[in-house]
Amino acid sequence: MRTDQPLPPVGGLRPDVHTGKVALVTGGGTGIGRATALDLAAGGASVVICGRRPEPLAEAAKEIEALGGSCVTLSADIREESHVTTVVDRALDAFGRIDVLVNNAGGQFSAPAEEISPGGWRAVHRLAVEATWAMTREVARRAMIPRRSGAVFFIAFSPRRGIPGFAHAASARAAVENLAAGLSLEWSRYGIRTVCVAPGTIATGGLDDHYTPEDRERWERSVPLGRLGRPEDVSGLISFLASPQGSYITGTTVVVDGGADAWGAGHPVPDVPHHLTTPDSSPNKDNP
Ligand SMILES: CCC/C=C/C(=O)SCCNC(=O)CCNC(=O)[C@H](O)C(C)(C)COP(=O)([O-])OP(=O)([O-])OC[C@H]1O[C@@H](n2cnc3c(N)ncnc32)[C@H](O)[C@@H]1OP(=O)([O-])[O-]
Ligand SMILES: NC(=O)C1=CN([C@@H]2O[C@H](COP(=O)(O)OP(=O)(O)OC[C@H]3O[C@@H](n4cnc5c(N)ncnc54)[C@H](OP(=O)(O)O)[C@@H]3O)[C@@H](O)[C@H]2O)C=CC1
Repeated sequence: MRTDQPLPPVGGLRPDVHTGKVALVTGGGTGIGRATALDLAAGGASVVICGRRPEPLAEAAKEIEALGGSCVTLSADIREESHVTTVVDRALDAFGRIDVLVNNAGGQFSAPAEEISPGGWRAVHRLAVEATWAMTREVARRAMIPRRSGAVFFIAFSPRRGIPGFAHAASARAAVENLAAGLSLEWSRYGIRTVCVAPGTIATGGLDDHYTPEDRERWERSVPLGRLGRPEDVSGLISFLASPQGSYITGTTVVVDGGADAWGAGHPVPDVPHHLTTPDSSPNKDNP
């Protein structure tokens, strides 16, 4: 079943729920980031979106402007610290404040753990953890701590305990989950909330481009609600969490996955050689 039919933005929130706020969404030109930028803009926020490719950013900006929203786009690779600074400069020049940061940019490749090279590991962690921290720190220091308010979102994965083929990526997302929790201990005193959102498998162009239909079917089979998620399932949650209705939520992870985390990626369990499943037949049993 294709699940990428757009939902109406904002859901049950008031249409002016984010009026006067400014939101920065990394990777806001596509998929979950684009849906989030649209949802926040539909609630009245001015939006800044960045990503490496200008074309999807321009498309998303057009959609936001068609809703009557304001959008600034920036072509930037957030793994470069100078680009992070430029993004925040431009956001502050354009709108004078940043109230909501959505650390959405991320990506990985699927590979057996033992085949992930040190460079491949580093590439994934550099984007998911280091670039996310660089952006968070820059926004907090320059825009949120001075105003004593803000909401920062991090994107993790569900299932949360590990995903076959994703050793690098799932461990990186565990780091950002912990970051959201730890920052809430330090930044609540500044009125900054830090929340991690852990989507299950969401039907986006990124998923179509980088994974096979077989991957998709396998993931779909592991979802108790019986379908993959839609970008709007995630963006609606972020819009809620960014709103006054979400103002008592911080330092935690909210899972939006159709029940996949409850089920786990481990059914059926991966193939294991027979000699490992019966202790008596272990080749090393007489010679431990
Ligand atoms: C439930 C969760 C479901 C989640 C779904 C989604 O997230 S959907 C969203 C889906 N969207 C996305 O995932 C976004 C698309 N993904 C990406 O853009 C990349 O995966 C990236 C994030 C690593 C980009 O990093 P980059 O531009 O820096 O990449 P680079 O080319 O410069 O290579 C750097 C290192 O990585 C290595 N390497 C690369 N590919 C493979 C491979 N297939 N195999 C093995 N290794 C690979 C490469 O060899 C090199 O290591 P070396 O040789 O130096 O040891
Ligand atoms: N789809 C899914 O099932 C799930 C996705 N996620 C995560 O949610 C986020 C969004 O995923 P999704 O919408 O599916 O996929 P996309 O591939 O569409 O989104 C990734 C976005 O990040 C941007 N991006 C990637 N690298 C950089 C970089 N170095 N600097 C700036 N921007 C960058 C991309 O733009 P550009 O390439 O132009 O730079 C793109 O807009 C990702 O972090 C993903 O890992 C989490 C759980 C499940």
